[in-house]
Amino acid sequence: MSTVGNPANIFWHENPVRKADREKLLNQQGCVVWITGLSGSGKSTLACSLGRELQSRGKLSYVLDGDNLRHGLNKNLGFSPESRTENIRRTGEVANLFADAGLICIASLISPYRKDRDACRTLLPDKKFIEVFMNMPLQLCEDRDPKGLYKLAREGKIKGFTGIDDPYEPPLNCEIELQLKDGVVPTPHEMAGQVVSYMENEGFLEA
Ligand SMILES: Nc1ncnc2c1ncn2[C@@H]1O[C@H](COP(=O)(O)OS(=O)(=O)O)[C@@H](OP(=O)(O)O)[C@H]1O
Ligand SMILES: Nc1ncnc2c1ncn2[C@@H]1O[C@H](COP(=O)(O)OP(=O)(O)O)[C@@H](O)[C@H]1O
Repeated sequence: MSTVGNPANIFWHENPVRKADREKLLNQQGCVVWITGLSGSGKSTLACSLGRELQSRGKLSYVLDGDNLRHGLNKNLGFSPESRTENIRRTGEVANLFADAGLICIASLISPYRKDRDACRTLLPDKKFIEVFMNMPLQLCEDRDPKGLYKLAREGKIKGFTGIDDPYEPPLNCEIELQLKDGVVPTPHEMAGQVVSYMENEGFLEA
C-alpha cells in the first residue's frame, strides 16, 4: 500500500481570513526566529528569555524546542543525518504554520546541517526567517554539559554526538550571531534584547 497520495488529486483550499488579517489583529508580523547551535550553547535559554520579553511587550510567540518535539511530533526520529533532516523539515513546516497564524515562532534546535536550515528559510519568503546563531565555543558547551551528554559522548557511550563525532555546519549568512563579548557570555536577557532590537528595527513588532 502506498502511503504517498497522488499530488494530482490533492487540492489547495483558500481561506477567506488571510495572514495579513491575523497580523493586524495581533499587531505583529508572523515570522520564525530559528535558533541554531551546539548542544549546551544556550538555545533553549534564549528561546525562553525571548518568549518572556515578547510576552511582556504584548506580542504572541510560541517556542518549538527540539528536545520537547522529540517527545511527541518527532518521537520516532533519532540522530542519523536522515533523521535530523526529517526532524528539521517537520519542525520547519510547523514553524511556517505558526508564522502563517501570525505568531512569532521561536524554533530552538541544533539543526546542524546548513541545507536543512536553508530549506526551512525558503518556506518563509520576505525575510520572515530570522536565523540566530549561538556561536559559543565547544569547550564552553562541554564545560556546561547540563545533561552529562558530552561526557557520555567522550566516553564513546553516545555515538554521533554533534561537535564531538558528528558535524555542525555554522551559518554563512545568518541575521543574528550571538557570541562572547570580551570572553564573557552575555546574559540571556542581553541576548534576547539583541534579537528584539533586530525585530523592532525590521518592523516585525507591528502589523
Ligand atoms: N547524538 C546527539 N547529538 C546531539 N544531541 C543529542 C544527541 N543525542 C541526544 N541529544 C539530545 O537531543 C537534543 C537535540 O535535539 P535536536 O532535535 O535539536 O537535534 S537536531 O536538530 O536534530 O540535530 C540535544 O538537546 P540540546 O542540548 O537542547 O541541544 C541533546 O540533549
Ligand atoms: N547566557 C547564559 N549565561 C549563562 N548560562 C547560560 C546562558 N545560556 C545558557 N546557560 C546555561 O547553559 C546551559 C545550557 O543551556 P541550554 O539553554 O539548555 O542550551 P541548549 O538548549 O543549546 O542545549 C544551561 O545550564 C543554562 O542555564
